[in-house]
Amino acid sequence: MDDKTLTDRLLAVIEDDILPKTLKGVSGGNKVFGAAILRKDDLSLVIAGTNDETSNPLWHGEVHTLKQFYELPDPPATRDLLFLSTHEPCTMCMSAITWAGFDNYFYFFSHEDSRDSFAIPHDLKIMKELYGLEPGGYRRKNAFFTARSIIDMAEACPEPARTGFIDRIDGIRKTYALASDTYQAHKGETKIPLG
Ligand SMILES: Nc1nc2[nH]cnc2c(=O)[nH]1
Repeated sequence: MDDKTLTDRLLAVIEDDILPKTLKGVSGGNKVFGAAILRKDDLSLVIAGTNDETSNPLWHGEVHTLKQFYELPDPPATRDLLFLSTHEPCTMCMSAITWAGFDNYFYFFSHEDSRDSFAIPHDLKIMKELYGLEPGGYRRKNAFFTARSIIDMAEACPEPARTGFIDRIDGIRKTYALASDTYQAHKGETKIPLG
């Protein structure tokens, strides 16, 4: 699978499958993080999901999607699947993705974006407090998985694909900025421990 086809599909899944669920979740007080699982062979969608911390603070976008994946009647083997995270996974979520047997994940926003653009610094704070890691300090390529930035993949694509991807990336960023404003305006009203 070439990176241009993969980038195009990952952006489409964020636009069409994750964002509608996230906008609904955010209207109920949840954070803006979402995820999806796709088949490696044809990039078809297995499941998309979103954060549901108002029900359970462990239902981060990634873990909540994995929970729903394992509730499917016949979930495919994870070695045959791709994991898409709208935001670089926190330590809990990257461990969950690892324990589920995925050898990859792809993310749109970085940990630094979660801190700086979404006012959610906890992912980086936990990495620093628990493991002494600075931003970018964990091994994105390791014995279990390879983690890749979708934005880096888009920027490395040849023209005219690159410009088309950058336009879509801008559109996605704008939608998330609005969703983040909604989340931040109401976060004091929920019982989420690390809001
Ligand atoms: N990646 C990610 N980070 C989080 N930090 C708090 N909640 C979440 C979540 O659902 N996903």
